[in-house]
Amino acid sequence: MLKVKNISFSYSNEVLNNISFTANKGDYIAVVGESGCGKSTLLEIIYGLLHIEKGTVFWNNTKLLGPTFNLIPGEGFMKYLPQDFDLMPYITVEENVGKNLSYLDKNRSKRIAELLEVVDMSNFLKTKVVNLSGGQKQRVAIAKVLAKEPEVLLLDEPFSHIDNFRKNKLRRSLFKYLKSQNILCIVATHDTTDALSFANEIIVLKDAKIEAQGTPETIYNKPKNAYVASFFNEINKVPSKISGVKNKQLFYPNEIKIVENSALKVTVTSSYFKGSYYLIEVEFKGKTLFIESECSIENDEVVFIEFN
Ligand SMILES: Nc1ncnc2c1ncn2[C@@H]1O[C@H](COP(=O)(O)OP(=O)(O)OP(=O)(O)O)[C@@H](O)[C@H]1O
Repeated sequence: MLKVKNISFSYSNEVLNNISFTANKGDYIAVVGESGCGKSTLLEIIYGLLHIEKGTVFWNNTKLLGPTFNLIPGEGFMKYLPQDFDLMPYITVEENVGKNLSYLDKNRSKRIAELLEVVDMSNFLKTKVVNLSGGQKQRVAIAKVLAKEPEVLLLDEPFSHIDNFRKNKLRRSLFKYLKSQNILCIVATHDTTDALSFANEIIVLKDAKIEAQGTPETIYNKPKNAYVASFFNEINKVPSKISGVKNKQLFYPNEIKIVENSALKVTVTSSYFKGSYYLIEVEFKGKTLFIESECSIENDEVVFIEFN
């Protein structure tokens, strides 16, 4: 079990304040929050690149000592993939992925092939990294951190360079692999799908603290506030006396319906095509609301709405 206990850290400003959570083998924790909220810093502290000013990190009851005590920063049983994935450009994909594997290991080639299959890069075995695209490099970097199977994997925006055509397949393949190997994975991400569809738990950071923590279902369905909800979608803050819905003030666009008639009249200001629906921006008593609709609506058209 990984136990992060009361971690605080500052550069010139406070970046993390009293962060605590636990995670088990095989878990997948998504750390989310606005840019600069401390996601990468948290991963760097857990990995042992940054000195812990206050608090402790334990792995199975062993206290992790950090860079002040370790000659080479970084814990051996963990692997960390930073945003600027570190690969050697002038050697091949095969050599990069095998960097941490012994040449005496009889299974070396088989292992490299297996990992390249997970990230769908089998066809690039003999290609020099310098000749790969950004997304291809990122996939090789993921294979490399998995090579010497870590117990804990820390990934910082692991799919940021991967095209949408491939991203979903890669996510499914990678997270299935990590689960099958019982690897604990902590991912810093801006991507809602990374968090909602795959994580056991989401940690939302804001102003150096944990703003919310829980299963994807809880965090999504009962967001603590507009900041948490806005990670997933546009969010409408409407008091109960207007919506008619008790004990709820935050509404996702799909929780407001356009109806034939109601007491709530709004004016359409924009329609955005979203594939399976249109996101309609409307003006209501000087405020902007976002509503889902099956079809686009002309600007300035007046429609009626109802809150679910
Ligand atoms: N080496 C550094 N020296 C000084 N300040 C730093 C350093 N690294 C990060 N910071 C600051 O610490 C804060 C947290 O940075 P961090 O990279 O952890 O945020 P993040 O949530 O990962 O952001 P992003 O989503 O943009 O990657 C930011 O305000 C950043 O400017």
